[in-house]
Amino acid sequence: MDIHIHNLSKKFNKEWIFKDINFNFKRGNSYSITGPNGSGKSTLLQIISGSIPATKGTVVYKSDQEVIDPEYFYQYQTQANPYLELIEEFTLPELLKFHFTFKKIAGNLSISEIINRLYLEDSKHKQIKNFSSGMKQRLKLGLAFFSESDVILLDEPTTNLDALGTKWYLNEVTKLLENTLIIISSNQKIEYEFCNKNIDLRDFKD
Ligand SMILES: Nc1ncnc2c1ncn2[C@@H]1O[C@H](COP(=O)(O)OP(=O)(O)OP(=O)(O)O)[C@@H](O)[C@H]1O
Repeated sequence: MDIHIHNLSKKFNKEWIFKDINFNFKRGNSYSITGPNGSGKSTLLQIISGSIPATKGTVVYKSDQEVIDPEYFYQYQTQANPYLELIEEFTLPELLKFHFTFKKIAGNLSISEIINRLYLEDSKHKQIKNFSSGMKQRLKLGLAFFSESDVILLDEPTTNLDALGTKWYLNEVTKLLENTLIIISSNQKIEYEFCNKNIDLRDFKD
């Protein structure tokens, strides 16, 4: 999967957040989107994911040189971000089973293997609402990492993770680099320093 963005611009109310971004995201690469607070990192990621529209410009998704209808891009992507809602009434196995009715599990893992890989076996009988914020974040990342997917979009991926959780994140995300297009919006160098390309949104300020 490649993603081509052309003259992409976003305005909220009367303020241009960024203007005329031209950039190609290519499979097998990992990209960080950086810039100061309020520069539009999350906004750009949400436009790429198709969650919000651009004010101007286009996003074109291509799989094996074929253009994908933006309506179907959701089938190719997974996301982990602060605004993603988990279904809090579910226990962990219930949530995983529900999620994986919509997405294929990567690498033939079973639900219990995924729970082990998340280091959440001790909490599998708790409802998600009783998870700590770091456990919820690990779960969000795991839903993205263990789903078969061409593109992974991560917004502030180490939010609420402790040092061990950050190490776990780095270990899991770097296993996916070869076959997946990874785009990370971030202020924390540790969570994106393995990326081989960068967009700095200071270059696209009005
Ligand atoms: N729905 C919205 N309506 C109006 N303004 C918005 C909306 N969403 C974001 N903004 C504004 O757009 C700008 C960019 O926000 P965004 O969250 O994309 O920045 P960011 O670079 O991710 O910031 P941070 O580093 O603080 O997470 C900010 O000025 C924000 O107030």
